[in-house]
Amino acid sequence: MLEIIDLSHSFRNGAEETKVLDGINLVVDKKEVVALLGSSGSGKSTLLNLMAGLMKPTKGSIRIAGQPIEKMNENQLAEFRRGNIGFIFQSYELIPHLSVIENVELPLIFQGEKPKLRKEKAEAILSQVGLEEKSKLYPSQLSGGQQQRVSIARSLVTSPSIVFADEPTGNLDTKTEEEIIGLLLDLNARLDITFMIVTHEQEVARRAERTIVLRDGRLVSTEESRGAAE
Ligand SMILES: Nc1ncnc2c1ncn2[C@@H]1O[C@H](COP(=O)(O)OP(=O)(O)OP(=O)(O)O)[C@@H](O)[C@H]1O
Repeated sequence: MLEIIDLSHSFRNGAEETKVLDGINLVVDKKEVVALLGSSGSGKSTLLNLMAGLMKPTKGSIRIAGQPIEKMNENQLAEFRRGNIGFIFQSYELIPHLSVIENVELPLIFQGEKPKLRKEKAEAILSQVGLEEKSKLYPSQLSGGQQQRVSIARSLVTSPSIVFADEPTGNLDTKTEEEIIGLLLDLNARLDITFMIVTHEQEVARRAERTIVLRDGRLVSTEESRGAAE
């Protein structure tokens, strides 16, 4: 599903070059749930942004469904991302003047989907995240957990094969965090989607199938958690 081969990334600031990721290798199978841990500044967001095709790596390859995304030009990448990749942000990134259902329909508009089908798909995924009753409300009328559910629905409405989540529960209280993680695991089981979740929370890591840890830009350990017990 996802294969990372000898991936390195540096940021250049004037004459100074800082290596943030150094020789990362990783294989994630279809339908796996992987938690990506590491202290602040270890390179988690950088790795996630590279895997999601939001940035180009300095060196190495990132293959999603067999396709090396670093070789794609901007247009190819945009099209590939629209069809294959979902992204969930810590701060939800919903559009405030659009209703819940309009937010969820947005990626389908970019795909050129017909209005009737758009609405049907958005309604179906909103019911999967338990928000069918809230479709006409606006983001400001929802709780943080509900807003994150909308953003999860938006990331899934195009039926991506992999969803990247950057600290999806970082702004939520413990109870809501548990609900959101439960929802992601449930969606993973129901919809055959691979999830890669960046987190600071041990609880998220505990419930994922596998945790990987970044330290100073290197993948220092991978361990089986939930998967090993099954
Ligand atoms: N655009 C950039 N230009 C220069 N340096 C950057 C840039 N983005 C990130 N960095 C540096 O790369 C390193 C890794 O940052 P990154 O955001 O990937 O870490 P992180 O593990 O996600 O941290 P956090 O948990 O605090 O979000 C940091 O030292 C950061 O300062």
